[in-house]
Amino acid sequence: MIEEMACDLEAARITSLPADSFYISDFVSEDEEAWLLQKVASAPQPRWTKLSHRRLQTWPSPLTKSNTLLGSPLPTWLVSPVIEPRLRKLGIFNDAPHGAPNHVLVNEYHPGQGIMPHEDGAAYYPLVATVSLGAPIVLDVYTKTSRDERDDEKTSRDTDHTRKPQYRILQERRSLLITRADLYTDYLHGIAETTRDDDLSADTICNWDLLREKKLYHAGWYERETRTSLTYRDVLKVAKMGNSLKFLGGR
Ligand SMILES: O=C(O)CCC(=O)C(=O)O
Ligand SMILES: [Fe+2]
Repeated sequence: MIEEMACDLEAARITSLPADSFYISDFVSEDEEAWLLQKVASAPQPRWTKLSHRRLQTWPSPLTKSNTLLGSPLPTWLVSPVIEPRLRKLGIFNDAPHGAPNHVLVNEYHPGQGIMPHEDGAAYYPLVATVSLGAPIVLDVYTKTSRDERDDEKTSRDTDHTRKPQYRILQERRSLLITRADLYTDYLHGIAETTRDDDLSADTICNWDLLREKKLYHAGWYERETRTSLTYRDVLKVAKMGNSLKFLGGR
């Protein structure tokens, strides 16, 4: 499936969004989705960081305080088939410093959970590839305000309830969403804490034309179910193994 699409990233461009974003509705198969979800579920319990509105796994490890990745490889289940061969064939990480993702955040949202508007910040090359599993979810994109600029890289807690997204992206299960460049650096993104996503239509969802299962959304809404995301990034600063000992040892 993806192998043919690889050559044709342009066909996947979300043209109504600022540069750049791409949406591929059929990126992993149903079997791969089930297998990936089983891998996430079988990670040892301490792998999970429990946050108030979602839970999170960080692979291969959390970054240090100075945003450095201690250079251990990703587990193979996060590499194959997503990075190798699919993301490689798309070529999207070619210009990133390490030529491939070296870090994955796994997010799990139950109905009613979400993530406040935020930006992913300077620890990463400005490119995120997100694989969605289990259920659809809407990602909201917000224009940065001058206040957000001042609070650089912090969540804008005070405004998130009143604030309206400028764009909405529907991420179907088994899809890939790529956001990079201006869309990464000049906008915030978040997921509403709701039990249903509504007001869904060609007018309100910017990737409507690229959806695989439009008919599921014809009523204009769906009930949230548990949705898991694998967010692939390239951490800019990577410590060599020898130096890692220094990081792990004294402060
Ligand atoms: O789950 C998602 O699609 C978004 C997650 C996110 O924004 C993040 O982990 O920084
Ligand atoms: Fe994010």
